[in-house]
Amino acid sequence: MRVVDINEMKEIEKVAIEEYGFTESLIIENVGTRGADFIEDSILEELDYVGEIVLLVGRGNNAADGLAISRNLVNRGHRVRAFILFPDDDQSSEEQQKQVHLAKSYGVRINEVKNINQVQSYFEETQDSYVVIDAVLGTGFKLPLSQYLFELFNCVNNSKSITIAVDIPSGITANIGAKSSVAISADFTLAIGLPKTGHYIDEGARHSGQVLTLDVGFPKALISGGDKALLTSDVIGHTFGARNKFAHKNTFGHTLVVGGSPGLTGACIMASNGALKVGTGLVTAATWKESYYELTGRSLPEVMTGLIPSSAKDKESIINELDRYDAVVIGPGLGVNETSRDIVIELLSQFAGPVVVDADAIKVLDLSKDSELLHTRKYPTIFTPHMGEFAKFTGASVDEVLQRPIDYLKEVVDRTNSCFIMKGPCSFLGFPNGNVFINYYPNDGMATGGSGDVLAGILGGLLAQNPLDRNQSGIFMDKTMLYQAICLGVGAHTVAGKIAAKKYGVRAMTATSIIEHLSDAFQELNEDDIY
Ligand SMILES: NC(=O)C1=CN([C@@H]2O[C@H](COP(=O)(O)OP(=O)(O)OC[C@H]3O[C@@H](n4cnc5c(N)ncnc54)[C@H](O)[C@@H]3O)[C@@H](O)[C@H]2O)[C@@H](O)CC1
Ligand SMILES: Nc1ncnc2c1ncn2[C@@H]1O[C@H](COP(=O)(O)OP(=O)(O)O)[C@@H](O)[C@H]1O
Ligand SMILES: [K+]
Repeated sequence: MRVVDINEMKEIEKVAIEEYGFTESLIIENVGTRGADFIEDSILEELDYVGEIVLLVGRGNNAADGLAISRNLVNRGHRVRAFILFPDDDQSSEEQQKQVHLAKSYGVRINEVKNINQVQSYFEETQDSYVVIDAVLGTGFKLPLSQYLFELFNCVNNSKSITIAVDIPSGITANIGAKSSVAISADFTLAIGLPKTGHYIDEGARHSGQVLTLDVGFPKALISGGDKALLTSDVIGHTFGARNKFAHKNTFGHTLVVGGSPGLTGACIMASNGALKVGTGLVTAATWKESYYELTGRSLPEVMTGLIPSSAKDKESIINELDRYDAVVIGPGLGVNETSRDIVIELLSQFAGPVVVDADAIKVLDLSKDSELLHTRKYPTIFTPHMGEFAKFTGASVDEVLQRPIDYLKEVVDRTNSCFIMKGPCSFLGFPNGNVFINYYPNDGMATGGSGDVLAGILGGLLAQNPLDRNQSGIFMDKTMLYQAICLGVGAHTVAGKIAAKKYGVRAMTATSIIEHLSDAFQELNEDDIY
């Protein structure tokens, strides 16, 4: 599913109207019927008792959409009370005014709000659980918020209602998901036509609840394509890594995981185990001399072990035999110091294959210093930073990155010609072909030490299983295959986390339980509609 910013949405609307002859009224009419279908089938059906549905009406087309939905709900036998929040001003859009008129004729009860107390006392007096439709502000919202709306939104948020936002929760900006003092906290958001970037960023993600997209009839040619999409099963696809029953272990590649300083060998082990459980033929974990026995004492017997040289110049160890490996993961528990930096640079320069750069390996690099090395590297480089690591790498602050994650992501991908997975409750995947995928599956069970190490291992394991002949075609010269492997890795990690949370609960699940459920995740990924 494509995701758009406001300019892209406006462009789609403009072309639909000017070139296809679609009209604004048709859009609103479709929002009305589709929105009412959804609210009736998915929300009202589940409730034991449906009292009066409350509609909060602003001035623009977002309000027009909400009114059209309400009119359809009344037509199906439900009761709706609309609070017109700005009854006396002349700023209401033409469509809003038309829809107020229509709603009135269809039997929506209209309350013109002169004073916020009117709404507050209504909410206080209504003891039933009720449904609120938020059609105050949509994509036309501009910061800041008035005191009047501040009080209104607090009143809604403090009630026990089920809140459905039309297009975007009021008070959230549609591009970057920013809010001012307060925004409507929705349980569901009905995205009109396509989801907006603001649904998945920062406060926008926290306030949108479950985002459902209403098909309002825009021509398919206009709503497909674009450079941003949700990571869903159709994107992940099932083509990557087709297996061959007659294969031998070398067919499925050899992953080298480099990391694990004293006290942090677990990170290296979890990454190695992650690589092992995605079908890699062989996995080697390499660590420093000082942590070697700690590592061997804790790793699985299937994992081979090796040594990181004590300096990049010392060619005695893994650096000397990089040809044996098909993919490298570097960073989990590696330690942040000059020697680590030397090793990371050496590996990136010497290894002729895909490298997953994670955790401490990201921390020892620096965009301004290292972009040239990264940009000229001939083989795929995949960075897996969380927000803090991403910000440090770029020299920006976490707050700056949080506010414009997609812009930052695209810029860094461009400057390094590398793939980036900016990790968090919502992860953003950026590829050098300009595409961005949004992996939106909040699961607080994943916020546990080691879950990132597991992801790095999964990616390294999948990237080693290169179906192309390395000598003939060059590793992953077919970039589509590379991007598919990364999407599959992120998808499998997310689904395994979802299953682990179901089995153990979000408190008791650990990073190891993500690895344990990779097998179920791959099975689920072969079915449709996983997300
Ligand atoms: N052509 C259409 O009918 C379409 C309608 N859509 C709907 O229309 C919405 C966008 O419509 P509009 O552009 O009219 O924008 P809005 O419905 O968001 O409203 C803009 C109005 O709100 C006021 N406003 C902005 N910031 C405010 C603030 N801080 N405090 C108080 N008032 C404020 C503005 O002065 C303006 O009058 C979308 O969110 C969606 O719901 C779109 O989804 C797609 C196409
Ligand atoms: N609330 C959350 N919802 C969904 N996924 C999450 C959440 N918190 C963390 N994750 C995922 O868990 C992983 C954490 O990685 P990272 O921060 O590197 O942890 P660690 O360093 O402990 O391994 C990432 O893949 C991230 O997307
Ligand atoms: K809204």
